[in-house]
Amino acid sequence: MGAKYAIGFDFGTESGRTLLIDVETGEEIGTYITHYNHGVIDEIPPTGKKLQNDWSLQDPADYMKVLYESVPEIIHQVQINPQEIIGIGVDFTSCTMLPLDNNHVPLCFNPKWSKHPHSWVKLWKHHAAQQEADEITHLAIKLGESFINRYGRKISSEWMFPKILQILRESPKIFEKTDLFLEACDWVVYRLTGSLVRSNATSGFKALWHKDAGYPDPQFLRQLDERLEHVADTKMRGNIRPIGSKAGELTKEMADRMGLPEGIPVAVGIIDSHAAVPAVGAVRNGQLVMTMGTSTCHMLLSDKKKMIKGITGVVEDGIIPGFYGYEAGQAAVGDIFAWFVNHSVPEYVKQQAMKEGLSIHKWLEREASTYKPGQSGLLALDWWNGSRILADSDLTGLIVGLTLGTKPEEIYRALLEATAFGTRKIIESFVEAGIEVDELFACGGLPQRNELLMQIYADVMNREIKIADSKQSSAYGAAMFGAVVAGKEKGGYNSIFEAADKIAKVKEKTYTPVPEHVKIYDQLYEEYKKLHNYFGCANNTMKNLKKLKLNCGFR
Ligand SMILES: Nc1ncnc2c1ncn2[C@@H]1O[C@H](COP(=O)(O)OP(=O)(O)O)[C@@H](O)[C@H]1O
Ligand SMILES: O=C(CO)[C@H](O)[C@H](O)COP(=O)(O)O
Repeated sequence: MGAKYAIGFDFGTESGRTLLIDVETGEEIGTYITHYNHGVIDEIPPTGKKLQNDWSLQDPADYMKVLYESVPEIIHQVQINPQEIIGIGVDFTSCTMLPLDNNHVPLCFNPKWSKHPHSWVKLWKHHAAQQEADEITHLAIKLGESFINRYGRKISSEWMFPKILQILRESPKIFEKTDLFLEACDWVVYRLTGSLVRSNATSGFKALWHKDAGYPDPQFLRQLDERLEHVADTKMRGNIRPIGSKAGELTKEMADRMGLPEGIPVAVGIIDSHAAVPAVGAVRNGQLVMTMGTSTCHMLLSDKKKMIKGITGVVEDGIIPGFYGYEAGQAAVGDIFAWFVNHSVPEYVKQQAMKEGLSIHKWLEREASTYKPGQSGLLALDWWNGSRILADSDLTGLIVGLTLGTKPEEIYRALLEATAFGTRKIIESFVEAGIEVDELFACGGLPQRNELLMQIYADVMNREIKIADSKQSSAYGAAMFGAVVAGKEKGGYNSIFEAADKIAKVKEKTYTPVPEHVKIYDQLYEEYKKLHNYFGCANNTMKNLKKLKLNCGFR
């Protein structure tokens, strides 16, 4: 059999990344980034009306552009025979959802509805349904609903039901005209295949669905709002299929538009950060993958089911079939470093970095690496965007130990360390709950960019850290799922386990803990925990400051 290829589509926040891989060797043959024409929409296109700050919408036409533009471009670049492409996988940000009409066409495509903001795609980071999310959390706790325990006892405003409830409350007409609310990942798969298949991953992590219990029951939904009583059977209907299975095959219409042969199998859609898990070969019990970028997502595979406070969620078969997939996270990581670089670096640092031809990050990293752990006398709390593990977005950042002699690079180092302590706290909460964490992997933009950061993580965790060997781990993982649904006879794989054994990729260089650093970081971590417990639970200064700020008219 000659070379065979698979395509992975990674639909991000600003662009879609398309990757073509050689299924047998894992070689990344071709890649293309399609920038969304409309990016993140903050005003309604036909009216130009400005949306409120916490709104984030998208245009589904941009997703189609990714499909139509990138595939012919890659095929042209690498000159392969499209007949040799045997499978397609799709990953997407989540919960990114949209309302569809009776013909499964996005409501926002209809000029009659497009001026209504609620007819557009709500991006994962649309945070305007916070009130609805809180309502769902409170009602579920009050009624003793067991589903809330799977989500660390807190429902996120990013998820499907808060978003639906917001639409219902603010635009009942759009709710009424919606035949289906669908995750964007499932809509793209539907457009590719013509099959309406929902992913068990997006349904499980973002739509409160469980493989035995289904969605929250109608009585619960009725108490939330009587118009929601039957929403699970009506507007949320659809065949929910497990990741790793085939959703359908490429239709003739789409094949023609993308320059591909008809009938290529397409995998059930997956969540973008989760797609990186098989890409690094994490397909076994106790393996934890950190996707480190602006924020960090921690994905852990386990054969044990535990309800853990402060995690984002646990879904059986939700990340890799056969395992309980746990997701936890830190709401800001790279964003904290970005804050420091953009708002707190003195002019001399900028000048010096420019003179040496370095980015400010690189300059600070170099200077910070001349310090030993503990040498700066600083300790920080990583709560610049709230704390996910304490499920409290009103908590804020903190640096202790500043003196007249403190240098910018010392603060930068304290911020890197703070995010490492935050990750250690997440790992410890898994371990304390009885879930083993045996092996750590890192992917995303940060591990490629900052060596000091990764060494600090290895030292703080006292564990070796393996680094993804692809700049496009999510697209790579999606392509692996494409190869799996193609199956062995067509040159693909029988399972994601087989694919991971053959073509998962980590760099040869790993980060290993330095024993002297570990000792000091153990001491610093004890102090971090004291600050965490005090400011997170015992002291309300952060909340009082926030209240004062709000009373003064700032958001
Ligand atoms: N050298 C660096 N060291 C630490 N952080 C960096 C460095 N370069 C960029 N960043 C931060 O990395 C983040 C972007 O990470 P990336 O993985 O590319 O993005 P995303 O999370 O959007 O996928 C930004 O918050 C940026 O401030
Ligand atoms: O909710 C998520 C995973 O459950 C992701 O954070 C969301 O999809 C956006 O991810 P990214 O910023 O890496 O594109």
